[in-house]
Amino acid sequence: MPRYAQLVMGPAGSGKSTYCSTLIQHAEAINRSVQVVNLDPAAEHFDYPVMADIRELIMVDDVMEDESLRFGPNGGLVFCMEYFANNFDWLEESLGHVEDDYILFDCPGQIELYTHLPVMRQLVEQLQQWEFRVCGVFLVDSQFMVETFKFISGIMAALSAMVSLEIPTVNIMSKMDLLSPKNSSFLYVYLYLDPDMYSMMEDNSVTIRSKKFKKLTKAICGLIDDYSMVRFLPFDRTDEEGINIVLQHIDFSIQYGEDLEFKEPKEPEEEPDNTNYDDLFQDKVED
Ligand SMILES: Nc1nc2c(ncn2[C@@H]2O[C@H](COP(=O)(O)OP(=O)(O)OP(=O)(O)O)[C@@H](O)[C@H]2O)c(=O)[nH]1
Ligand SMILES: [Mg+2]
Repeated sequence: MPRYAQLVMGPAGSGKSTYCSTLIQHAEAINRSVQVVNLDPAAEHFDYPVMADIRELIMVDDVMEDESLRFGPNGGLVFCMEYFANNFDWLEESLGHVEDDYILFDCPGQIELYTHLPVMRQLVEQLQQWEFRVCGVFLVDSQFMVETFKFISGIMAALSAMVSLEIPTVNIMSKMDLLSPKNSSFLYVYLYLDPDMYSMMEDNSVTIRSKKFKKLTKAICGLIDDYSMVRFLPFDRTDEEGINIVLQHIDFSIQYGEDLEFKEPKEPEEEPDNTNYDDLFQDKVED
């Protein structure tokens, strides 16, 4: 039986831990078993029950206080993650093996983990060896998606994760509940969900002032658009239907449920043989 995992990634404060706790509540409501593993050694509070917590293995504070290491918060986190990568047996022990596991990994927000450091890729490879089908979930805060240049930066971050991890990835625009239709940025954010990069460049060319960089930005936009590389799904934690759609996209990308038992569809109620369709049609016309 395959096992399933979501690697919940994204910049600091983009809503990863909130996404995990929202999904746990949603899963409970629909009677599905989903667990969370905290992989952030600097996490201070989250409001979901954890299956495993990396802080049992190593904590950033301990690393920073260590006289021989003398790391700051970012270096400390990188050290912790490298230590984690050398001790995957801790994770194996903590995960155990339950049939049909579905686990969310709440990752740290340091963007370098998804751009050039090897730790996350090593984790993906390890999970795959343990028969996990892994989907990347990359969150970008909708509050920043109000200007083209911020949007392009967000896309580049999501792309870095896709390129470096080589797993199916679902990109999510988080905190949509904070946008109100009265807000001028509301429309912008909706345009950004499935963007037409070429027209976006034209419409917002005022914000991109440098001629030299405009050419480069245009080339990047063209590449993204031509290959339809990035799309975003809106995530509003107050909208159950929306959460379900996000979950369906992710499930589809890792083929969750394909091994579940097939249920026979209900037989449609039989129509009486003597239905006279001409009569029905006649009634409609007379109305
Ligand atoms: N209204 C609203 N607030 C949110 C949402 N998601 C996150 N927040 C708020 O944004 C802040 C950061 O959320 P977290 O879930 O801790 O973000 P994170 O990505 O886990 O942060 P780090 O682990 O520090 O990188 C908190 O104050 C949350 O309450 C959301 O969907 N709606
Ligand atoms: Mg967090």
